[in-house]
Amino acid sequence: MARKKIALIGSGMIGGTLAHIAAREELGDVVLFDIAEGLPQGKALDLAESTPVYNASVSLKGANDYADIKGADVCIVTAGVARKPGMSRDDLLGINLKVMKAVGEGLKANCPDAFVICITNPLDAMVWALQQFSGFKTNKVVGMAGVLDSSRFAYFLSEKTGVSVADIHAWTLAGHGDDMVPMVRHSTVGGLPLPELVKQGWMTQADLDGIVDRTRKGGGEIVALLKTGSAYYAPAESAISMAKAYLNDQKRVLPVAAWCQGEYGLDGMYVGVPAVLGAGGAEKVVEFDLNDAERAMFAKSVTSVQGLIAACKEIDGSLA
Ligand SMILES: NC(=O)C1=CN([C@@H]2O[C@H](COP(=O)(O)OP(=O)(O)OC[C@H]3O[C@@H](n4cnc5c(N)ncnc54)[C@H](O)[C@@H]3O)[C@@H](O)[C@H]2O)C=CC1
Ligand SMILES: O=C([O-])CC(=O)C(=O)O
Repeated sequence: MARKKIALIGSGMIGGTLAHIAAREELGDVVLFDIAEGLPQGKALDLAESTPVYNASVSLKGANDYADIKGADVCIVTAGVARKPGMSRDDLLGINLKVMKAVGEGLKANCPDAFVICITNPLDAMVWALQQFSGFKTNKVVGMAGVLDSSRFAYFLSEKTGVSVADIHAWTLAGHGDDMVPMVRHSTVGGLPLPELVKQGWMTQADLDGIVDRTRKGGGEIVALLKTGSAYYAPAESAISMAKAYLNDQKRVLPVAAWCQGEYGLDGMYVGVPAVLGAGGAEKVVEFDLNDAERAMFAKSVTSVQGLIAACKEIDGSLA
């Protein structure tokens, strides 16, 4: 069987990290694409020169021409701009929407059968725009945010309880913004739902509230520390777990920005929900039972995402 082809659209901090992990894990041959000349070629060559050290039998190529991604099986999109301190993710909408248009056209012309993972922010609106511009089936286009947000949630819980991250299952729902919904009742440490941990004295309610708040603001915490851009190691690992679920038909249930039509009462939009990822892409949305408070938080976040989609439609009339 021929090797799979992984196209990385955007070769900046996340794109380069994705290429590194994809090569080390021999997910397939990697094409790094970017509009900046020399950047994808330089990263591809540097990485290719590392493959003999760990014996990875894959090729890496840098490209400025979409023709080079022809036939890609998976495309991970990080093209665009990242925020700096003082900015919100939503401030990136205007500039990154134009980028999604160019990327959508490039994907449509060159790899119409690919599974597409969008990472570019503001995530839920950009994955929507990318699906619209590419015209791909909604199950083949997903957004990466929930794996990252829930990984942050799990890490903070591990730090607090001392329990291995391997025994923590944390979930977040809704849009990738500060009003995302960490699912306290559905997340577990060693099988115990978080409210039970508080009851048993593992942590106080105030500790748990602090962890929820830190999770919501996790992206901004890294931006404030780095000062020149945003997180890239955890986002890249998160997207790779999604690509592997597709490539290996793992049927993993991962929190992703998936198309909801009916699920969670939504009428055709992308938002963060758990979904089964396998060879069919996002094969099924998993519906958590939400109580009134959770439903209200979810609705608030959905309203923010809908506002961003309306803004996209205003900027680009072809989306209306
Ligand atoms: N969904 C999520 O959870 C996360 C999303 N992000 C977002 O991911 C995006 C990428 O982040 P980084 O890799 O750190 O940024 P970066 O600035 O390091 O890389 C972006 C790359 O995109 C390229 N680019 C710009 N316009 C392009 C176009 N039209 N076609 C192809 N390439 C183009 C740039 O030349 C640059 O190399 C940002 O929008 C950031 O906000 C970042 C972290 C987490
Ligand atoms: O915060 C940002 O701008 C990048 C991002 O989405 C994250 O790290 O969650």
